[in-house]
Amino acid sequence: MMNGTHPKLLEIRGLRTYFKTDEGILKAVDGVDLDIMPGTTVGIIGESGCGKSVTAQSILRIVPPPGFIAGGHIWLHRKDGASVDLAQLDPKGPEIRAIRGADIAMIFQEPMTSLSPVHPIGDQIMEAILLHRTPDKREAREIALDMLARVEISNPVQRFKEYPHQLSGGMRQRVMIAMALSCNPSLLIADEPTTALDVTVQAQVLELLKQLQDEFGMAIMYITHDLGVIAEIADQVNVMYLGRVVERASTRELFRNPLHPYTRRLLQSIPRIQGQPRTRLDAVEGNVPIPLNFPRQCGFYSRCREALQGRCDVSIPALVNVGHDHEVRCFLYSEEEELVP
Ligand SMILES: Nc1ncnc2c1ncn2[C@@H]1O[C@H](COP(=O)(O)OP(=O)(O)OP(=O)(O)O)[C@@H](O)[C@H]1O
Repeated sequence: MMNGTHPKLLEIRGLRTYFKTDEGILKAVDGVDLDIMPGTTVGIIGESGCGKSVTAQSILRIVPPPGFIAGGHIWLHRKDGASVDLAQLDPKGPEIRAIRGADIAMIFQEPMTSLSPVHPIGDQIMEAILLHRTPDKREAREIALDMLARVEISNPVQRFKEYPHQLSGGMRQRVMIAMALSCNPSLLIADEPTTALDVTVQAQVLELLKQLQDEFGMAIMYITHDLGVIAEIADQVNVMYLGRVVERASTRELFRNPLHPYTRRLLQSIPRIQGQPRTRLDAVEGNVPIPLNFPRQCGFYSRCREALQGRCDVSIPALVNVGHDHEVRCFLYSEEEELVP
């Protein structure tokens, strides 16, 4: 599917997002390249602290202070053919405000991040529609009711008047999805939206997202630490570690042929016993280091069982295509080094 004149929807190049701290510069995202094609689902996976959320926040320019974009580009190729570098926009300016919610919407683990407890849910969905889609209140109400029905909320007219606390967790997620999709965005960023839900409701919400994607045609950037969820929903997976993408492939290829030692350990951490809850990714022993005054070496070196002394501890591997549209950042597969500025 083509998106206007450009085949890509989002094109991230060399993104660096840093936080100024008392101890120095924390490099949360340190050179991420990522493409999202229209209508596809791109998964981002990695343990807590790998930079998944900060990547998403960078796209929408909602990185909290003292965070800032230190370098790189985030090209959004819009439906009208115009391209805009989100990294260059004023985070408080009118351009990014017009893009948030309209071109790019985001859903979170906790629906109350985007829902207000003091307003009926119908009014909240309507507000987004009035802001981005139509000034006509009657039409906005119709769209809001239609969206509630599409996310399979029964009796939308009654629910319209209810407050978030009157709904179950799964229902609140559906309302947040309705709100996010009410302006027909070309990209939906989903940051762990099903993590807090029980397994059955989680499966229903994933099913709903897939169904809505077929209907609305939006691309989805799905952030999670749950490999089972990624297998379920993503076309392509990006494995992140310490602010960088360390492996990228189609979901099928990644699960069949994981190459990076980190990815292989993540895959081993899924229990094989049916019916048991999936473990979190912290099943890989050790922790993600804090990217503060980090030495020039592979980020995974300290936890890697296959590290090459004198190689992985003194230089950073580049992300290299090793065939089958499969990229990996590891000296076990390529000698190529990352040329860090
Ligand atoms: N507001 C902030 N101030 C300072 N450092 C931050 C801030 N937000 C994130 N970081 C740091 O940036 C790095 C990346 O964090 P990020 O939240 O993107 O990780 P993540 O992979 O999304 O993890 P999680 O699954 O826990 O959200 C971490 O080292 C984290 O401590």
